[in-house]
Amino acid sequence: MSGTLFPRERAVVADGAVHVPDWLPPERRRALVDACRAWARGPVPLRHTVLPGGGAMSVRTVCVGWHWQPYRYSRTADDVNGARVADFPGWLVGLGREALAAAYGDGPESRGYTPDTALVNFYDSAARMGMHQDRQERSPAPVVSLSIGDACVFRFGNTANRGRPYTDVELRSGDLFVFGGPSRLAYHGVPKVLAESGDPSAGLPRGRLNITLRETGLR
Ligand SMILES: O=C(O)CCC(=O)C(=O)O
Ligand SMILES: [Fe+2]
Repeated sequence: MSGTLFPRERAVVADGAVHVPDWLPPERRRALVDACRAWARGPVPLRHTVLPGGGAMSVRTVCVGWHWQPYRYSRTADDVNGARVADFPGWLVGLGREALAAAYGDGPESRGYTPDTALVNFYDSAARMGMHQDRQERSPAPVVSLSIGDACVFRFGNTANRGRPYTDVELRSGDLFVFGGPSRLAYHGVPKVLAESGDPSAGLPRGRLNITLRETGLR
């Protein structure tokens, strides 16, 4: 997906939901891929999260800072191997603040943003994520989402239900998407990964990596 005829522009998809194409330069993509590989090696491995109904998600996930399992956060990965998850690094707080400033402008909200959990999702070309809300956080702070590798269709909906109205946005390698404010609890999902559209220069020849940063509001 490197050949773009026209530069893609920052877009406000809904009130509080902003898409910033190509936000991460290639060297920062590579550094994030390296960090994600290290997190996937442990202390908790990438796993297909099992939902309460018994089905496993097609995406594989590893968490940093706080572990998410349906539908709560804990310090230990009780549904995987019981280990305490990796600490949330200071540089990732900085990246989150930069991301908010890029999406909303520099101000008190971006400077005070203190994400304390990251969900690292890896999608192969068949993986999907159903429409859901990110709602286990007690903090109303925005969610910062970074995408690397294969492009996907990201469906950004409304706060009332999983259906229409929604907007389909193509997220490509290096793109930033932030949702906060009136969009913080909007339903969203990934109906499709665009196979082999990836970014070998990021060290991810196939598949899609998505990292969401959140403030849990927990301590
Ligand atoms: O992969 C994405 O772009 C979205 C991930 C997501 O919504 C989540 O982890 O809650
Ligand atoms: Fe989500």
